Amino acid sequence: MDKMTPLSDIGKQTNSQKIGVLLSNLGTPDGTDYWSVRRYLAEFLSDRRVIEAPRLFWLFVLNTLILTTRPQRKGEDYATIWNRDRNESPLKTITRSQAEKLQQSIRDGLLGNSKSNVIVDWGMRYGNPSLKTATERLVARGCERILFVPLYPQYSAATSATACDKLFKVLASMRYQPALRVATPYYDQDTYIDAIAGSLAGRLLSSGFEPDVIVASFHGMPLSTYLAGDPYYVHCHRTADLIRTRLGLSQERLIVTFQSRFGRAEWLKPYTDETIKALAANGARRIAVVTPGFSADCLETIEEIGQENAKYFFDEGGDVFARIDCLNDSDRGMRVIEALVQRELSGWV
Ligand SMILES: C=CC1=C(C)c2cc3[nH]c(cc4nc(cc5[nH]c(cc1n2)c(C)c5CCC(=O)O)C(CCC(=O)O)=C4C)c(C)c3C=C
Ligand SMILES: [Fe+2]
Ligand SMILES: [Fe+2]
Repeated sequence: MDKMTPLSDIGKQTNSQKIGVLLSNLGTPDGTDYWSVRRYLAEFLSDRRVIEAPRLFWLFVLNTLILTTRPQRKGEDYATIWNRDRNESPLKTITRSQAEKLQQSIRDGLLGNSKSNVIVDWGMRYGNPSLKTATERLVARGCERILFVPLYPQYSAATSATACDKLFKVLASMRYQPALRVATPYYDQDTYIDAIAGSLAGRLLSSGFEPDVIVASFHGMPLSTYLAGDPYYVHCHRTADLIRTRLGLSQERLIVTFQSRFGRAEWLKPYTDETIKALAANGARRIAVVTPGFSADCLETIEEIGQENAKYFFDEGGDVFARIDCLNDSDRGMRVIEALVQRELSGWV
């Protein structure tokens, strides 16, 4: 009896109508040094949703082969894209800005008169700021309902599902859980297709060149995940079909490829690097590369596409390589997130 909350305090626990919107992306290391990258890769690559290989075998390979060498090499890659003003990776800077801009739009009336009831925060699946910290912050600010928005347009178990797993685990430790909604993937939503098509057309117009081919490069996944029923491959192709239709492009003019292959197993094909080399070798001189599967620029877009793959293209004789920025926190990008949040909050605001 002694430990019960005094009646005068009960209102403090129960009178809130506040709603949290929790934006989430994949995550990124805290620094470019060996140990920061190692900590990040260890967490990421120990996730069974990401690596589906037999456990003991994989943990052996991870600890003996991968975590001994990859952190140094990837740390050097991260250093080439690092945001030195803030001492963080671009993925973090952009995700924070998306959250701040969304909060501002809500203050400006995006959700009608729910201006002060909706609190936006952000958290990463791996590394910092964690989903745990962000969720606890929202709850501490009185949110009894949370809309979770994994910023992956196309669903995959290795991204969307594992983000949910993590959040559910956070809630599993709470006595008084907030009610939870999870935003759907948005690979075929009009605002998203318009935004990608608009950013592509805008960039090509402003740089005044006609690419021989436009490459839509999505992050890869092991082929086995597709065969096991993961909808990611189909979602990527649906997105590309809709962009083609929106821009009146043929199948040959806008092609789909998959990047960032990891390990020796077969991944979704065609591979971005091989395709880009072959395009140049077969006479393409000007290409544009768009990365619609990434809601924010990161190592995989800025370094892998903008540096590594651009070099492959030039080495094979290509002349112009235009990497189209992700939607990021641009007006177009914010419209996509705003439309998603507006739709998913219906009935709550
Ligand atoms: C090893 C398996 C991996 C799968 C499967 C995978 C799927 C996947 N990843 C993204 C988005 C991002 N991945 C990023 C980096 C990254 N991805 C993997 C591995 C897999 N990804 C690794 C090991 C890394 C780290 C870098 C490296 O060591 O190569 C990032 C960038 C993070 C950053 O800090 O900038 C993003 C974003 C998607 C969308 C996806 C499946 C659909
Ligand atoms: Fe990845
Ligand atoms: Fe990569």
